[in-house]
Amino acid sequence: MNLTQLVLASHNAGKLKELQAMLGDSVQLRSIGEFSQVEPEETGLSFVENAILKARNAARISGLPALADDSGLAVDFLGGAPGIYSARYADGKGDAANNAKLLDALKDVPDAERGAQFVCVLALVRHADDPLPILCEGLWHGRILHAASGEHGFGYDPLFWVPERNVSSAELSPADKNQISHRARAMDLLRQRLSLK
Ligand SMILES: O=P(O)(O)OP(=O)(O)OP(=O)(O)OC[C@H]1O[C@@H](n2cnc3c(O)ncnc32)[C@H](O)[C@@H]1O
Ligand SMILES: [Mg+2]
Repeated sequence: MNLTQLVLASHNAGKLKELQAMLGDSVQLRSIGEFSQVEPEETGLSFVENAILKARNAARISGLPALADDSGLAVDFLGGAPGIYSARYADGKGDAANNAKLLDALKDVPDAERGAQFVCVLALVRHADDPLPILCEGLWHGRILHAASGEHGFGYDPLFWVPERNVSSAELSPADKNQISHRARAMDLLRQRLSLK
C-alpha cells in the first residue's frame, strides 16, 4: 500500500489538523473537500459502520486510499448519547448548539454522575471496495463540566474535563491533546498496524 498520500474522509477541519499532526511528514493527508463538498449520509448504527462508509465513499471519489474518523461523545447519564449522533445532537445547528443542549440535558446532575467518554474509530481502506478495512479504536474517559471552558480544540472539547490533567480538553495545548486523546489512542494502534513510526 502506498501510504505517502491518503485522503481523509472528513469535512471536519479540527480532525484534519489533529490527524495530520499525529502522522507527521511521512504521510500527506488530503482533505476529501478537495474532491467533493457532498457529505455522505452516516446511516450506520455504530462508529465502525460509519467510519467504513465514509472511508469507502472518499476512496471512490478520490481514487486514493482513504482514512475516515468516526467519533463522538458517550455520556453515562444519557445512556451513551449522543454517541454516533454527536455531530447531529442539536439537529445540525453546530458545535455551540450541541454544547448548549448537552449542558441543558445535564442540568442539576451531580459530578459523580457526569462521566463520559470520547470515542474514536479510524477506518483505513486501500480502495473503495476493500474487503479488509483496517479498524482502530480509542477511548478517552472524562466528565462533563457545568460550563464551557477553554479555547483550543473543537466540538465538545470545552465541556470535557480531563481527569489526568485537571483541565478541560479545550484548555490542553493541541500538542498535549494529541498525546492523550481518543484520537491519539486510535492513531497509535493504526501506526502499529501500518508499521509507521
Ligand atoms: O463526519 P466528518 O466529516 O468526519 O465530521 P463530523 O464533525 O461530522 O464528525 P463525526 O460524524 O465523526 O461526529 C463527531 C462528533 O463528535 C465531536 N467530536 C469528535 N472528536 C472530538 C474531539 O476530539 N473533541 C471534541 N469533539 C469531538 C465532533 O465535534 C462531532 O460533533
Ligand atoms: Mg459526520
